[in-house]
Amino acid sequence: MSQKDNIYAQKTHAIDDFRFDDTVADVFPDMINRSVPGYKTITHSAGRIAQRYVAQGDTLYDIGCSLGETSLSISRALPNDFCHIVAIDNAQAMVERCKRIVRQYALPNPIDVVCDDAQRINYECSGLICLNFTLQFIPREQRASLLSKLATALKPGGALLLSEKIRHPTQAGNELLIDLHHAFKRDNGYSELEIAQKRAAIENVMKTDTLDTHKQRLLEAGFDDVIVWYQNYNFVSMVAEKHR
Ligand SMILES: C[S@@+](CC[C@H](N)C(=O)[O-])C[C@H]1O[C@@H](n2cnc3c(N)ncnc32)[C@H](O)[C@@H]1O
Ligand SMILES: O=C(O)C(=O)C[C@]1(C(=O)O)C=C[C@@H](O)C=C1
Repeated sequence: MSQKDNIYAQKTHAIDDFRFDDTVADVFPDMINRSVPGYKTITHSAGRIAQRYVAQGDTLYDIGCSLGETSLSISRALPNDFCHIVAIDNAQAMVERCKRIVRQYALPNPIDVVCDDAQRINYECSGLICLNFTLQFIPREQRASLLSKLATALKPGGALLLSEKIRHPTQAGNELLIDLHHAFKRDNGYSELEIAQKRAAIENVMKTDTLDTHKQRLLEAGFDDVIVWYQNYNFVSMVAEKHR
């Protein structure tokens, strides 16, 4: 059962950089549902998207799986014994809990939970790879090489599901999206102090790119088409297809 996220409720003088530690992992479902507009729609749709791109016998990857929400959705959306899902996260706190969660269910398709860095995995030939709000935490200078590695691992006809918080290229437009997102957080019970302190905590560790930067980088990495299938304020989800 997820606890309520009140990590930033008390005034703190020196805000530490945000980390996916035990404190965050304990409240993660509550935090992400109250912080990311459309999170449930996106994780649910991951299953629908998998139905389109995954073939029998495929290995799928869920990179930055946290507590496994995306992997669980995909496992349940596909026929029994159809595919094998590898869920990867480099935060021990997430991996421990994710393994426990996955063990609770009799799943139609198995999920292996692995504690490792996205950059260190030898990706096997795959039909679908998910980066659901993970690329934004990977240093900017490493993003292109990871995406090239993933494009190489995907089969022709396969796809990458990439969800990200984005930055709008104009200052006024960006402020509009940020204000709307903060109103969403306020409506979900976060105080001004919580919103401000969380913003300060993620500032140095979560670097957002514009949608154009994402599209350009995906095309340069070897993807053939980038389809934005969902946007809610500054949160976007794309399917990047590999055709050849
Ligand atoms: C916002 S959460 C992702 C949420 C999750 N995909 C979901 O759908 O519920 C970002 C996750 O990425 C993981 N992460 C960040 N950098 C990583 C890396 N280099 N390799 C693997 N996992 C990483 C974090 O530990 C964290 O659990
Ligand atoms: O932008 C914010 O305020 C967020 O809280 C976003 C975000 C994310 O996009 O991953 C950041 C960290 C947490 O994992 C949950 C949500």
